Amino acid sequence: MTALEIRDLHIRRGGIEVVHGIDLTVTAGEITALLGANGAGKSSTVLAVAGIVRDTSGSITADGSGIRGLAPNKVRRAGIATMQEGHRVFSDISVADNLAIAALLLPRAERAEAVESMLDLFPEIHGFADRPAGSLSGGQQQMLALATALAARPRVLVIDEMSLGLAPLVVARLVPALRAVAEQGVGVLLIEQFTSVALELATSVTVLAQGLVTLRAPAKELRDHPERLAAAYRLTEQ
Ligand SMILES: Nc1ncnc2c1ncn2[C@@H]1O[C@H](COP(=O)(O)OP(=O)(O)OP(=O)(O)O)[C@@H](O)[C@H]1O
Repeated sequence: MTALEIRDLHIRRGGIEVVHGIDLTVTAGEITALLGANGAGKSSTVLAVAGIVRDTSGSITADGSGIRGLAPNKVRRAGIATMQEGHRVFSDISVADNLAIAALLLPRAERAEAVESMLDLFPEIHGFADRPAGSLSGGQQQMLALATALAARPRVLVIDEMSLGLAPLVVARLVPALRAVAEQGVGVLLIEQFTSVALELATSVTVLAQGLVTLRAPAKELRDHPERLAAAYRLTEQ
């Protein structure tokens, strides 16, 4: 089932078009990777989906309803959670309270269970539920950030540069959590500049270069033929 569908999306930043009509589909229960070099248009795409950059045309639909042009809180209510680069937790309050704040989007009767289910999904933070989030290690805080993005049970989770600035060991600990999230039926869009983690996790891959899609392929094919991926990163420069 298609969870998020982008069709012919154009994005302007500061009045200049930087994304020139891209198509992208995120399927429920699968991890899709959006890859590309610096400046390819990945973050602009995330910001447009999240409703933060709104000078756009084309269509963005979540479970069939149009969300392009909606304000960020409406996008969030339509079931799209985004985890941006450098996403932070509230360090002075407890881990459980960070999750409880994120769960406020849910009906009152479902909130406590949502907090519990996130603590169960992330065993590494379970034991620290009552501690201030700021006392957790960097990796655990990243896990809490992911848990807060998931606490309101989104249908789509968009993660911008999960591995940026994180130690490889921390990334390795986030990988099984993301797999579990997808197995629960969430459509995950993983945006990465570097490819190894994304290729390991994703089912399908879309590559952007200079605001255009230059390659769409199953991740397995690109694991076997990395030269195709490298060529797609450079495509529009040739
Ligand atoms: N606020 C802005 N105003 C004008 N142009 C911008 C703005 N932000 C980004 N751009 C331009 O938009 C293009 C796409 O940038 P974007 O950040 O989406 O790429 P990216 O693929 O996410 O790269 P990175 O990995 O470096 O974040 C670039 O040419 C960039 O210079």
